[in-house]
Amino acid sequence: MAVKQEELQKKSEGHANVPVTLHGRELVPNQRIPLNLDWVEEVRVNTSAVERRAATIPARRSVKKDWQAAWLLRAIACMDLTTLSGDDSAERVKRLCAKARRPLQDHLVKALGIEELHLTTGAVCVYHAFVETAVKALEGTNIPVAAVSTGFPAGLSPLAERVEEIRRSVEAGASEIDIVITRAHVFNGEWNALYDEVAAFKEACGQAHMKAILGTGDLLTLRNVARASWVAMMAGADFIKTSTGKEAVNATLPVSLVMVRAIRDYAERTGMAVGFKPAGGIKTAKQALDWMATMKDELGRPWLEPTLFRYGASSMLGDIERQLEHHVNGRYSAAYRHPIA
Ligand SMILES: O=C[C@H](O)COP(=O)(O)O
Repeated sequence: MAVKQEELQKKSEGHANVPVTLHGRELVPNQRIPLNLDWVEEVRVNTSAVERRAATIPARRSVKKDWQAAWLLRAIACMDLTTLSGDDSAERVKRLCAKARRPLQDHLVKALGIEELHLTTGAVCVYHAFVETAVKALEGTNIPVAAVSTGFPAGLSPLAERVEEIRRSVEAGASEIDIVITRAHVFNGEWNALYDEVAAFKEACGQAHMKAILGTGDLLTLRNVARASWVAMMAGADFIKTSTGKEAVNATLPVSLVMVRAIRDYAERTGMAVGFKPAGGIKTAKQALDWMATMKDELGRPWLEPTLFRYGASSMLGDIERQLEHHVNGRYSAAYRHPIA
């Protein structure tokens, strides 16, 4: 198939230097503000309306052809390419970093005509033990290393140890830290404790960007998801993230709708922009498009940039490559040809 290469390159380019706006108002990056318990108590979620709306997202006509290819390239740029397994090794992390540097095979980059994009993933996400390996393997690139921290995935080790773990990961070179909250603070309504915990984590991050994982599959109700989102944002989270990938239920569209609407309402109230990271169980190119459509509909174009949107995914890249291969030559390649991610 003939690819309109210049067009595709143009469609795929980001808006990295364009100011972040919502309804025409320019926003600034988030920073901690005092806990406002009225805002937390005021939160209401109409669960059946959210579920109905979420169900319409995958059913809608998706973007097609060059536009679809461009969105999938954007999905790669917004991906935290992740390995978080008990059998992780330095070799696996090095292979993952090589993939992050060059997420698409050369023949695809050439056929798509996107050499000038210098496409990479948004970050590489690993356990603390592999931060140094990843930093070294990504030398000479701008790809950040994200570390899952604070007793990931349960977050139940002593607070001082969790804070120390963040410091160690930052010292080792992680510029992004994915923290996990104490879920019991949410279902017990301990909002002050949750706020203090997230604020302490943020302080330990220093200049590193902090993504607050809510573990939404553990939070029982969508209202709890919304209230936890508000508290994490007031405590200074740069991103809010759905899941660790280890809960029984991970990223879903209803949970994501609730979180991105909390981000929108928070931005309207405070003038500050918080990013969003759905993570866990997102495996297909079609899912990537569903989430991008959600971001664009609910928050607008600025939330399709890696500065404000990331997927946490260990296995989605392979399916995106297969879809792009189909876009280029009309055939799907076998999954075994995309062994990494
Ligand atoms: O934060 C990232 C998640 O752990 C990735 O989950 P996944 O392995 O289901 O893609």
